[in-house]
Amino acid sequence: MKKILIIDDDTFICKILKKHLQNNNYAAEITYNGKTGINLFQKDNFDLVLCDFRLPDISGLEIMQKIRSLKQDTPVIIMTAYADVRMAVKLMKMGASDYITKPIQQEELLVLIKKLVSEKEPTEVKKNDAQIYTNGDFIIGESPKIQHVIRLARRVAPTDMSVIITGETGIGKEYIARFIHDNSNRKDKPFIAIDCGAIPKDLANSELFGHIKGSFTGAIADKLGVFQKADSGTLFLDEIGNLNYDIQLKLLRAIQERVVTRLGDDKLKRIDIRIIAATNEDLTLEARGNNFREDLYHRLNEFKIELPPLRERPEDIKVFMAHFITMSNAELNRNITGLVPEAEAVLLNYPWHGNLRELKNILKRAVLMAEGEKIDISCLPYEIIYPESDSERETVSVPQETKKDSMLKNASSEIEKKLIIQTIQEAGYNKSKAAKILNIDRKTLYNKIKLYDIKL
Ligand SMILES: Nc1ncnc2c1ncn2[C@@H]1O[C@H](COP(=O)(O)OP(=O)(O)OP(=O)(O)O)[C@@H](O)[C@H]1O
Repeated sequence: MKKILIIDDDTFICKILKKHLQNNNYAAEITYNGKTGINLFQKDNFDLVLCDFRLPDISGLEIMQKIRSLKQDTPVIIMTAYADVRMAVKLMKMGASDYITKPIQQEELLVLIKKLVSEKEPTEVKKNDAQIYTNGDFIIGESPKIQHVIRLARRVAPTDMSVIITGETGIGKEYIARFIHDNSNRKDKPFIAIDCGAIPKDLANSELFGHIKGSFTGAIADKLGVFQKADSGTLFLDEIGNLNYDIQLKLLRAIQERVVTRLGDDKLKRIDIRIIAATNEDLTLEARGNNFREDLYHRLNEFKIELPPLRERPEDIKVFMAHFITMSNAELNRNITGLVPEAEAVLLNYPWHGNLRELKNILKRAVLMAEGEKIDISCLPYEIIYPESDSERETVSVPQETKKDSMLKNASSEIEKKLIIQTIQEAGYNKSKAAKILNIDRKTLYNKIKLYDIKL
């Protein structure tokens, strides 16, 4: 039975909603203030949170952000008075799943809950007669390389082995980590992802292991670290190579001894978590260069999964193109049916150094720009149509004797070139319009296009 947490200071509304949800086969729990709501959410597994926008202690926004940081994919519906609808829409942009205005129409609420909870329901994908459980928008490509990755991920999923996932940026390391979690015995427990590259160095200790109030300036309240938040579930440490040496040691101890201590606390807390780490660096090299602890590397590397770059598996580019167009259609309320053959050829030949993330962004932009039913070349940015070659991507080394003034000249020409390309694209490839925006005459624009060898 799906479980719903209701947070509202209006006791009457809470009771009515609880009864109504129970009558419709949902379990519901109520609380009248935000802090208790967050505590309950941390302790129990809720499938959805229904939260009032104005609460006496903390705002609906803070609650939503907290819930997002604890469990990214639990839907949150904001309940709001009609006058606050603009704010509710803003909250949706910031991560709320939906909003509903008061007085609440119970049937409307039920439809919304059903939609959000079933969207979250694991989708069963039949492949090779075996069942694979995936959450949300996860798809599997068709290339033999990705099929091999999925086979490895399924094999390791039900064990408690630590896994290292390697691969270029945007290739789907976090998605594979989530896939492993969803196919493990811990699937109903938290999956917590943390980007080690994004934590400021001086906060890493507290983010990972937590702290108690007053343990350092700025520690105004007790805080749980991700190790405790992920207790009994899976902790995904992204960009693991970015942790400093001292934290690496503490991490190693936590994994080996299965206990953590919060900053400023001397009590040991038992934890039961599975670690999945990801990196786009070669950690063996980092370990050799003493940048990464070798003992930690071996502890994490009980099982390794390497995700091959997208450009090495063209079959998958096709699958993901269709998938991202469908997703963008839904998101942007459009009805694009595909790509014209020339545009498809461009995407199949592009090197995709930003991998799936880059492909998704380009297609979302193209779906938005498309004027007809299909995406054509004019919907694609210049740099995708004319990609830099790999040798151009290498940093150009400036000879010692190069004078600073010519460097400056080159730099400003480069900026001018980029600005012209961007403006022409934004003007829908209409050069007269682009010249007007740039405040130059058409002839000057044509001269510059020639000078910079801009191909459009
Ligand atoms: N299997 C998949 N199915 C659907 N979409 C995917 C899949 N894998 C990746 N994506 C898309 O690509 C994006 C990037 O994936 P993800 O964040 O997992 O990459 P990453 O390798 O962890 O990136 P980084 O190196 O920057 O941390 C996701 O936001 C998602 O949109």
